[in-house]
Amino acid sequence: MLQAGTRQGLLTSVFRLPVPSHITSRLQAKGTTPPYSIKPAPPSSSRPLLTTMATADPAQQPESAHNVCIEQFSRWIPALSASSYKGQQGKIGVVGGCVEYTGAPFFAAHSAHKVGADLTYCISMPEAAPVLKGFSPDMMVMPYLPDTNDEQAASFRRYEPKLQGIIGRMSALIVGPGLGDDPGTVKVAIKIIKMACERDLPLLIDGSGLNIVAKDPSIIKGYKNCILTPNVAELGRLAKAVGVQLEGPVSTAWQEAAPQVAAAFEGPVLVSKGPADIITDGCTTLSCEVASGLKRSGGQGDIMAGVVATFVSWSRAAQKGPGGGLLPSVEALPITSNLDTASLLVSAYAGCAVLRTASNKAFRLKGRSLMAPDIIEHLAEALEHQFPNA
Ligand SMILES: NC(=O)C1=CN([C@@H]2O[C@H](COP(=O)(O)OP(=O)(O)OC[C@H]3O[C@@H](n4cnc5c(N)ncnc54)[C@H](OP(=O)(O)O)[C@@H]3O)[C@@H](O)[C@H]2O)[C@@H](O)CC1
Ligand SMILES: Nc1ncnc2c1ncn2[C@@H]1O[C@H](COP(=O)(O)OP(=O)(O)OP(=O)(O)O)[C@@H](O)[C@H]1O
Repeated sequence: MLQAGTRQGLLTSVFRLPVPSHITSRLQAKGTTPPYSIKPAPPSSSRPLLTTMATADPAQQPESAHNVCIEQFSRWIPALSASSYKGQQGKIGVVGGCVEYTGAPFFAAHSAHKVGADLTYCISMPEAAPVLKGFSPDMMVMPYLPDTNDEQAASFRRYEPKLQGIIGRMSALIVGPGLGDDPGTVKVAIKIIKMACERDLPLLIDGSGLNIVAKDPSIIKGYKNCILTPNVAELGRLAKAVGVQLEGPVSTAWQEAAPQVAAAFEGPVLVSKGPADIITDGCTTLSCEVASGLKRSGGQGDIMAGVVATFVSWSRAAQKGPGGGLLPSVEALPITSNLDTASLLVSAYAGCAVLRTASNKAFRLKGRSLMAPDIIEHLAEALEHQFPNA
């Protein structure tokens, strides 16, 4: 049996903040590693970026942000009932899949399905479509993304009504896994992002989609129904695009700047992926440090995209129902963001916790041979582990 590492050393090295031992022991007793830091005020370069909620007296210790997020999110998980109908548990779209990359959009869509969504759609380039259909009969594949060559044939105009129809049905949309960088494809991806913004559709931008945003941040600036999920290399490109200076070569130390990068986007929530997943809108910052696996196979970020998008669609649906707002315990946290943004922060936190738990469980079985599909197979178990009463 392989052991996954604890996060305490990493938390200290990334944020240079000690984790109080009473928090460590309390959370480890629940089978979790110390999971949080929270920052109530906008970032300032002269102050530490994150502060813990620790107080001198453990009896006065506020409930951990981890527990609060998990409790809040558990109330948003839709009940399974004999009267529910197809689609109620989430209709998740993925825009991606090109000649080079077919795994990434599949991992994102398949993870959404495996964690609980009812329907998944993939809008891909025609060359990727047969491969994607072969991976899974569950995913509906629409080969409507043109490349530069067939853009001249106005293929977007041909498909625009169909795209409007599909996007109108979705409960969340992921743009970018395995999208590639063909200029014709990118143009259409930007049009799809704009369609989503016009409909106030929850949007998650990952992978190649982040390169589009890094070239023109105005595409997404100010859109509050959006989550950006960069790895550290992508974070660096986003930071440069919005004028945030990062020192030295690409490294996880860059994650300290995540709140400033998010603040510069003036709306979207940013999930900076790494040893800790930093979830921030620039006002409130959560750090998810639930134990993960130790193998960094490609595709883990794609899985996270599928899980987080599904969770956001659940939270949005629950908020429309009776009692769908934030629990008083969440309101008691120094979350300075509005209700919609706070629910994105909580949903993203829950998604990171589930992905990391699944990665940890899969790693214990597979060790060095762990690959993305092994993690996907543990998503349901990880969901149950984090939300036993849901
Ligand atoms: N099976 C498929 O179809 C998959 C397809 N995918 C799709 O591929 C597309 C391009 O995505 P991407 O991930 O290859 O490119 P990007 O993020 O620009 O560069 C990554 C590089 O950044 C670096 N780096 C990262 N972290 C670092 C760190 N902590 N510290 C230091 N360096 C660090 C490191 O660079 P290296 O050191 O190897 O030179 C790493 O290799 C995108 O559409 C995506 O969705 C993937 O989802 C995978 C599965
Ligand atoms: N050093 C680390 N320690 C623990 N977990 C990590 C570490 N780095 C990444 N992870 C986990 O893997 C997830 C994906 O991060 P990664 O940097 O691999 O994303 P990515 O490059 O976008 O992935 P993809 O290969 O899908 O494109 C993170 O959210 C985190 O949960």
